[in-house]
Amino acid sequence: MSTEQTTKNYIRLGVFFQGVNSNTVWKTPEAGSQTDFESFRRLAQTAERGLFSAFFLGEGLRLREHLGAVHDLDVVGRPDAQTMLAALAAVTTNIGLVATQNTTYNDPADLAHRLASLDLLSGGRAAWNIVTTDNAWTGANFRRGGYLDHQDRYTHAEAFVETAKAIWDSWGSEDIAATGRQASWLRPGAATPIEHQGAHYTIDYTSRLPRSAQGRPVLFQAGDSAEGRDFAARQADVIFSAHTGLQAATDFRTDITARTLKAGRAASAVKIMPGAEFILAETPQAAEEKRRWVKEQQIGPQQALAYLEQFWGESLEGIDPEGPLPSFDPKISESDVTRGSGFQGAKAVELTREWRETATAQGLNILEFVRVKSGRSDGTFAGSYTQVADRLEQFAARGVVDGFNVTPWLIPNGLDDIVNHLVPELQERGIYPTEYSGNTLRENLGLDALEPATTKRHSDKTIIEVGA
Ligand SMILES: Cc1cc2nc3c(=O)[nH]c(=O)nc-3n(C[C@H](O)[C@H](O)[C@H](O)COP(=O)(O)O)c2cc1C
Repeated sequence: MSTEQTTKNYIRLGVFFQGVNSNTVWKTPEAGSQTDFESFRRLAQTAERGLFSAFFLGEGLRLREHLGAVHDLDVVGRPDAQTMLAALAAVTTNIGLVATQNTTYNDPADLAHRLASLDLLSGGRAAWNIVTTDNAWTGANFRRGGYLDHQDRYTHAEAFVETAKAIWDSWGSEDIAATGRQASWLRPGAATPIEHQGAHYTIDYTSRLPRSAQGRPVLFQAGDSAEGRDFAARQADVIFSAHTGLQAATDFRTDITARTLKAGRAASAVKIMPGAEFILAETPQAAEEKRRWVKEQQIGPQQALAYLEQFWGESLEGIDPEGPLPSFDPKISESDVTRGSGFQGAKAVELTREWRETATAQGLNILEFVRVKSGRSDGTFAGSYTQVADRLEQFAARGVVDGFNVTPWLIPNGLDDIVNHLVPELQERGIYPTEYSGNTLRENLGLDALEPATTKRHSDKTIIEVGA
């Protein structure tokens, strides 16, 4: 086990594969299938070869919709995250397995059990990326509907996570007999019932599983509002942020540190790993050519118009993608919510007028403008291996992030050049691990070990009062 890991600002890497997305390039011969286990096996094993901390799956419970129909430009069809991660646990050894699961539509006892199962089966490599989900139409999937207002979503999430943590902490790993040769399977009085009576549900549950090798699943969080950030400061081990640029990441770290200290936790208790895209080549020129090609593949004429339609709130069929932005204002009203983009209509007119001015001033047609606009220039590391390593070294020197969640633009081979070229360069500079620190995700993220049981055990029941 390495001892140097605690003393350096490492840049750790995870790989993030979304539930639905439009960033992955599928129309190229090297692209694999998004439904085939082979793609995921290849990707996860490559990540593990590159000592990635985590293999991370996003979640989309309902296909995105656009102008009243399924948004058929998205890549969809990925099998269920937990099923996929359980299968990957069998073909990997060290890499963490992170499942995005929302609190709004799950039940705490059920989800806690499923995540604990993954954690046990993988030898302490599971994590839960906690999301609250920001749209009402996903609720139509469920018997109870159950969409909540923004504020309520986080109150609910807090009660949910406190309950899940109590469930995971209610057994010691020593509480269960490993074989049937003892008088009973369970140590008498071992499994403490968890009772929660709150605004959203009433639960009286006795956990069915002992603690895992890492105590309980690591908690990731993704959600960027003030409430989301405070929630992360109280509950998360890792934040999956959208603040990738050096300045944005610095500001985000400052903000999260203040919130974490206010929540009574050490600043180092919350790691930050923004999402990022890497487009790499041997030379700066080759990387720039590749970047252009990737952007062209990601945003073609259909994607460009669909992007604008989200803001104009109507079909732009017939408008030339190689011509100027529409000369008319959006008709979208304040109450409209474009499904899947999260964008609300209130500022559409103001915003699109600004865009029109910018595009005209810079001489950009629709296609070019949307490529620039949605190109996540902040979130893209494009350049030669050395150039990108230089940039990452700046992040490591400032200590503003603990790593990045790579969103590969090509599946399943999109990590190859990172693992083969960038990782060795970072290792040489001493800013990337040279081995896995241990067997659990908690160890491999440099997180402190948990106390044996963090929940105070009462004589007969553990009462969770958060959100009551
Ligand atoms: C980087 C990032 C990744 C996210 N990934 C998912 C996801 O995979 N599935 C999902 O339902 N929501 C996802 N969300 C959305 C959150 O669930 C949350 O609903 C949304 O950000 C609104 O909360 P907020 O107002 O606190 O940001 C993500 C959010 C962020 C910032």
